[in-house]
Amino acid sequence: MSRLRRTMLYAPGNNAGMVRDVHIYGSDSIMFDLEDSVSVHEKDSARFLVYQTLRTMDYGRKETVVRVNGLDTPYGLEDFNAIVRAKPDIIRLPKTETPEDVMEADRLITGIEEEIGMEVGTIKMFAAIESALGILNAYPIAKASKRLVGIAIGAEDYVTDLKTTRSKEGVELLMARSQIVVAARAAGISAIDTVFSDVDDEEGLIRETALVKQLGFDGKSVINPRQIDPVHKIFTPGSKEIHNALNVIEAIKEAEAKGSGVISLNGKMIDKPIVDRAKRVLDLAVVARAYNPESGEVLC
Ligand SMILES: CC(=O)SCCNC(=O)CCNC(=O)[C@H](O)C(C)(C)COP(=O)(O)OP(=O)(O)OC[C@H]1O[C@@H](n2cnc3c(N)ncnc32)[C@H](O)[C@@H]1OP(=O)(O)O
Ligand SMILES: O=C([O-])CC(=O)C(=O)O
Ligand SMILES: [Mg+2]
Repeated sequence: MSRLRRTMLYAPGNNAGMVRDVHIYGSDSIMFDLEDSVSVHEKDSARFLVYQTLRTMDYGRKETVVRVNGLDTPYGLEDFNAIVRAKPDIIRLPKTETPEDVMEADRLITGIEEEIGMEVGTIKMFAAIESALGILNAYPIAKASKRLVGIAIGAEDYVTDLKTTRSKEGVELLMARSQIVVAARAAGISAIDTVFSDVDDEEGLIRETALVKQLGFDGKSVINPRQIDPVHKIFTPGSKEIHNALNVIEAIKEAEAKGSGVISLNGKMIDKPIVDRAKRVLDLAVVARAYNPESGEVLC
């Protein structure tokens, strides 16, 4: 069954209040940030706060992620050394440009896991791709380690690297976003879209989220609790979509009983790829608790 990653909520690692509360807002994953939301003067205190928080809090099944600083910065190595020992589910590598960046991080994590007697491979990784070179290397990056469970686009850095800016329509991101989704699908891992930085523009967030869902993303990085519900609404199958998926499954069963792989439903052809999509809708609806397969109840 799929792991839901409709929203991955960032909290700046130096902000004690946000670090304390980030898990209460209902995002699918929480991401403690040690990188760009933390000033160079607070790198050590943020690392210590996130380390202590992960060591003392029980997040149950909520996915915990730490965005570390890159290994090409003065903070990366210390981040890995502390954070692996705090055992988050995932370490998110920022500004990944090559498969070697991923392999280097993988070797480092392996060394620490061995040192502390943790099963090698326990800590998973996400790679954020935030530059032109990274986008061109998206598939080799996505295949670079068994630890990688997803790749994400970081659009603020990406447009800076492209020497452009972000528009509300996102035309400058279209190629990069598609490349991320295609690379993630080819590697069999998650594809996560970037943050929407204008937290007061809910309409803009909804428009952008609908676009990236259509492009094939699994979810979005978010920066504010107010962004969670609108994004979840778009990434969770609704009642109409679930009923349609159930009708597709019923129709194909009928066709198969008659020895056929194709049938018409309300004038539309139903065959294997359409059935596969319907199964994915139901799979997502089950994990999102929008559909109970035992009782057949649609819960939204
Ligand atoms: C380009 C990049 O690298 S993006 C990734 C790094 N950036 C981040 O991590 C930024 C995280 N987000 C934030 O810091 C903030 O949400 C901001 C600066 C964007 C907006 O701040 P505000 O306008 O103060 O937010 P808002 O008024 O909606 O906050 C309401 C409540 O939610 C809390 N909150 C806001 N954002 C978060 C968050 N990301 N995590 C946890 N709690 C949060 C606030 O502390 C506040 O709590 P309170 O009511 O108990 O005081
Ligand atoms: O992960 C994100 O989307 C935020 C980020 O670093 C960027 O946009 O550069
Ligand atoms: Mg960035």
